[in-house]
Amino acid sequence: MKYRITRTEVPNVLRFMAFFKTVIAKLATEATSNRCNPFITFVLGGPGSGKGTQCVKIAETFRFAHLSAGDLLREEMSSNSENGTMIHDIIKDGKIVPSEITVNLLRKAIHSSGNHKFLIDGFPRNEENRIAFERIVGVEPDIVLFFDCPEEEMVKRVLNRNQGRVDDNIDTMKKRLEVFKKLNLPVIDYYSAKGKVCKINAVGTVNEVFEKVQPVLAALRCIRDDALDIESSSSSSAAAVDAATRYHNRTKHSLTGGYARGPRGLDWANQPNPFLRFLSSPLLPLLHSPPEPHDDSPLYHSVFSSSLPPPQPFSHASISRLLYDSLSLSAWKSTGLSTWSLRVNPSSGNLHPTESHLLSPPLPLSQQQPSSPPFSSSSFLAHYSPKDHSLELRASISPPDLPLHRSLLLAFSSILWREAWKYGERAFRYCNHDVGHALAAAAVSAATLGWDVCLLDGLGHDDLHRLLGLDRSNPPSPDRLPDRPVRGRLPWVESQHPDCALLIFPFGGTPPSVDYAELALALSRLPAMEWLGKPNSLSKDHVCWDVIYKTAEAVKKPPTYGEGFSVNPFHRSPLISPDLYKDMTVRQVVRKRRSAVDMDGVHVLEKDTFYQILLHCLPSGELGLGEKQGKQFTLPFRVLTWDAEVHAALFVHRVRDLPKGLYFLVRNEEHLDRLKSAMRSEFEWERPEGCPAGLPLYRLARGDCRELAKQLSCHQDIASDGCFSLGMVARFEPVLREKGAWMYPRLFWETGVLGQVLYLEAHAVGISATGIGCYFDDDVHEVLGLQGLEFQSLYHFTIGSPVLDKRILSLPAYPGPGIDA
Ligand SMILES: Nc1ncnc2c1ncn2[C@@H]1O[C@H](COP(=O)(O)OP(=O)(O)OP(=O)(O)O)[C@@H](O)[C@H]1O
Ligand SMILES: O=c1ccn([C@@H]2O[C@H](COP(=O)(O)O)[C@@H](O)[C@H]2O)c(=O)[nH]1
Repeated sequence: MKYRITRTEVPNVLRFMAFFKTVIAKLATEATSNRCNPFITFVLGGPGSGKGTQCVKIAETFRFAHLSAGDLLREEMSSNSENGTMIHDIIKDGKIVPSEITVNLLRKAIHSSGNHKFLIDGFPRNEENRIAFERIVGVEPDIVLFFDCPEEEMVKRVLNRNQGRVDDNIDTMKKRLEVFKKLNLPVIDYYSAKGKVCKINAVGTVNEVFEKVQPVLAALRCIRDDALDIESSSSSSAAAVDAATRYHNRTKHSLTGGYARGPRGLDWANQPNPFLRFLSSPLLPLLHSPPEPHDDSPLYHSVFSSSLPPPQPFSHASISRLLYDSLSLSAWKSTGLSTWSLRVNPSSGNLHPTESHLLSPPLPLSQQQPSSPPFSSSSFLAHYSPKDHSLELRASISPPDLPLHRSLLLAFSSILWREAWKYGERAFRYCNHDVGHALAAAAVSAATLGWDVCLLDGLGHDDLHRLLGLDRSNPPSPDRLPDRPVRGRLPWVESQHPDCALLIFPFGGTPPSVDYAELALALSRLPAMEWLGKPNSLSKDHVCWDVIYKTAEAVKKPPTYGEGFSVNPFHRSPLISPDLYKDMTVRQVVRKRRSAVDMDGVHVLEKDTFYQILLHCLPSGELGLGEKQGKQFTLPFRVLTWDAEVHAALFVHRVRDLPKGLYFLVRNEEHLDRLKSAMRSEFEWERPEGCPAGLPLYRLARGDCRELAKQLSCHQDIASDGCFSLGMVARFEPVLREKGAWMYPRLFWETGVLGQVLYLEAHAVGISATGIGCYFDDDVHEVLGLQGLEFQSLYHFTIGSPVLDKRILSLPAYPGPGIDA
């Protein structure tokens, strides 16, 4: 359904306010009607008749989402939720859980699945269940599969099931059979009378029964409609794209359909340690850079708008600076009750999943900057420890082992568990935002040393795995992963997922030549090296959010050595006036960057400052006549190897002399026509007054959109109390289909790089920013008029004047309070 702006004679601003109100009201009341009607199959039969077994096969063959009511209840039971004990007792007694609980679990699972065809296994169990489902979910089943099985066979199967279920014993089984006959058969009769039941004789082997099921399913219209789709995903790359889009859809938050799956409440006892340490590794302490008044880092605006300082040699001192101004701690915070650290590279939720690793040439000893022998005698690979700003040696590498000359290599990996502990299934998105933040932080810091950076993206996932010596801590292969979240002592959940490697080299002159095939061959020899240090354990118990690891596996990058390594020319970012940045140095900006917790709701941003911030968000910077934004030439976007895919839909609340309303920054002008046709036809696409010539900013509609921005960002005031907030809209499915599922994390990296620019810009002009990972995905798309998956909003941000929480004490980064917080 589309929302239309009513064409009346009222002034534009009122008209738009009315439009937003209508949208909010509609979104709030509409549960399912703006989604395409799901195809619902109820799968019924006595206990042990083989419903679950057949559902797994049907789901695999015909791409249904399989929702087992029993499994959802068992999951709820073991999640320590308030209803857990009650559900346990009812299941043990073979009775039926109150309808409201089961139907709500099903409703949430339907909304978060991203599929439109559902097998609802073992539900409805009684008439009350049936009526509640039809009332709450608002649909009737399209078909009911009834697995008819003799009682003795069902008893035999259940008693042999051996899955540790509390109800797989003869006493409960007898009660369940009674409940089935008394309460479940009437539901089957009800649907038989409506002609919806397809009865299947469940006697025979699993495959024999499936032979009977298959023709029934194959004849369904929804299956015939999807047949083309199934064919197109038969190749592994198409299947990987499907896996990425399924994960993406499944982890959407929805204003009316609930939040993506995550833990209910935080398990503080198992909060992952934010500091990975390689115990017993030789340690190289790094130097701490001098703060004001001895701050020797360049002026903030100069690294974007003029050429970089002359390149420094790679040394203990310069590498110390690189890491200090990009990945080290920036402060400790304490409320008295808890103490935690902040880092220069931001992290959604301050959970810091990103780990960094440096491959460096030997760092010679000097009297002023002593280095210990393992670091000075050969090239080495080290893990960076932000807690004490030091390098932990992982392996010494003899020179011919790696064909990298005149360059450093900085690699990132993610401990997915750190984010998943708090955010559950959506965490894979957030980890990748953080990779983007770290990439941009490294690019800016390197620039202050006269160094350029570029992703070594020809390497594949497995190459990075070898580079980081991660072979001993692999997650299980996807087919051995559980098919639902599982809690327990699962040390592999702490393993690092390799993300990317960055080449760092002197700016100017000829960039180093990289022969990917030669490099990959050298990397293949590394696992045989002696690896030092044993990683500390981060939590006692874990939750395996299975879908994260399955998705991480599906979106692994294959090697693309043939494409070669090339570095884009450097372009300046347009500068309206250096005065806007008040002589801030890069170090001042990056080390003072904080995520605002609240915005004041009153500060008005000057228009020039607003335009300047957006000019620094452009990937191509200053261009000649007729050239368009798109190529990533400017700092820090140049670290990325693809053309810009991410745009920004801006909710402008308080910018002097700029009408409030919805605006759009087109960061790749090749996409402009597609964007215009994909978005609401009512949008104005007007260039705002005074907008700098090279800034592709458009006003879509005027009006006060504070309430809308707040609602869309999970009802958070911070999105409405800033001067402006934004949703980063990426070209999505076409990118995955054209290039591969491995672009899925990369789109999030790009949003992280853009987010980092927003953070730095905000601080450089004296205000603040916050990355917002919680927003209602499809409701944002609905407001913009975007349908399908061509464009998706991947990250939100708010920029404004922060309100400081005076109860929080700020402590220096070093030396810290000596705790693992
Ligand atoms: N056709 C079959 N022949 C023999 N064993 C089977 C057959 N189908 C399923 N089984 C086995 O019987 C047991 C019960 O099957 P399943 O769990 O699929 O039944 P169900 O109807 O989903 O049961 P419940 O309602 O108790 O969850 C399992 O151990 C399964 O492997
Ligand atoms: O809709 C439902 C589904 C299940 N239950 C309870 O769970 C057990 C086990 O269910 P299975 O489908 O056999 O896995 C069942 O006996 C009920 O106690 C329910 O209450 N409502």
